Amino acid sequence: VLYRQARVLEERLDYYSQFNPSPLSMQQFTDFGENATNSDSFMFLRKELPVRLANIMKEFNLLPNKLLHMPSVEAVRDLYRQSFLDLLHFQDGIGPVTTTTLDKFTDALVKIRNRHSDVVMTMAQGVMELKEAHAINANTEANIQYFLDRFYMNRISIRMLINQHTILFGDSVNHQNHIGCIDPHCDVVKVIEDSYSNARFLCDQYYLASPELVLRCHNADKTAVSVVYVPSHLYHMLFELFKNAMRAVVEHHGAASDTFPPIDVLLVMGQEDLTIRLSDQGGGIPRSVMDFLFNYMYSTAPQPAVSGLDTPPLAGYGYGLPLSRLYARYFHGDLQVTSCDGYGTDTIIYLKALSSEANELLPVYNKTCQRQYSTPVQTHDWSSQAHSALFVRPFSTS
Ligand SMILES: O=S(=O)(c1ccc(O)cc1O)N1Cc2ccccc2C1
Repeated sequence: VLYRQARVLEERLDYYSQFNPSPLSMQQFTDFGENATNSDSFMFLRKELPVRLANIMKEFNLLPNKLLHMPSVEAVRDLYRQSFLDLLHFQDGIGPVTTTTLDKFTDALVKIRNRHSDVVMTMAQGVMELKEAHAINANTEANIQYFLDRFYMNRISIRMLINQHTILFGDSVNHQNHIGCIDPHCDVVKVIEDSYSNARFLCDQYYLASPELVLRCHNADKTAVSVVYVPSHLYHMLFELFKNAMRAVVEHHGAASDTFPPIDVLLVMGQEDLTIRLSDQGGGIPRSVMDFLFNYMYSTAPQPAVSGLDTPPLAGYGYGLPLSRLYARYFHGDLQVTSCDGYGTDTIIYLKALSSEANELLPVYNKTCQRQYSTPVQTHDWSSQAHSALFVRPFSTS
């Protein structure tokens, strides 16, 4: 039976991976949320979810074998196979779609969401297993960086579709005047203040001190800054950036200092971009270390056995910045970091000001991506004296 199931799985993977994922616009998410029926959503998701799963499952096969066969990576691939098989029970041709079918589908989505809840950590463990088992060359490192950005973006998008369906048509709690997990009038100042105060609470708990927040807003039409967005995504990004900035300021000035320079936040509603800039005076970092901030290989710090009292709450397995950047990029925004070594760091979140421009950004399994895995990293076409980057293993915050 297992052999037959494996054959069916491979054949279905080939079938669904032929289709490109269909990126939804914020407009479609909100229109769908307001007008679609449970059955409409079912008819869309029973095809789109297997397509998105199959696209990334096929890309796993392009990974370097040494990563592919790490125990944690094998475990994640098994989760994806199981969830893909679960969804095959609902594909076209199963006969009439009854309310029972719809209820079973929603239950299956909840089961899949729970099954995959620890995948980010498990993949990070896979990277750690690889680092401990093999020497990693530049090509492998580039392929891991490329894959994990696409893998985590694919996961963000699948969880977004599942959350919309379960909130709109399942038992998940629904915020009044939200459409699924989207707030059509997301109050950006409120999310900035909430994420700051929660990061500050952690900072006070650990360092017994924390920097103040100075918030300035610019909006041409003088109204409050609001945007059609997923508040939990914006909160996730801001919470991460505030934790980094607070840790930098307190550690740079010494926890015993009775005053700290504040974290300055500038919020601007432009014509095209909604910009949130955090500026800290935490001493900054040199350009030679900057790239490590978003690097999965170097941000994977060996996890202390148990994060107890001695583990700074702001330090984790270190994927906070790369994941936050993916959340920003998911709806065609971005997250950038600019530092002045010896002074401090600016981190900028760019969101689309117009919901008509906020579309999903999805990885696609195609010839271009396959070439990416076989093309060696850029060989140098500029010459210079060798220079030694101060090999400071950068801080890893959660
Ligand atoms: O690299 S950083 O400039 C830095 C990086 C990201 C960010 O969001 C804010 C930052 O400030 N910075 C993090 C950190 C931690 C402990 C001690 C000193 C520093 C300096």
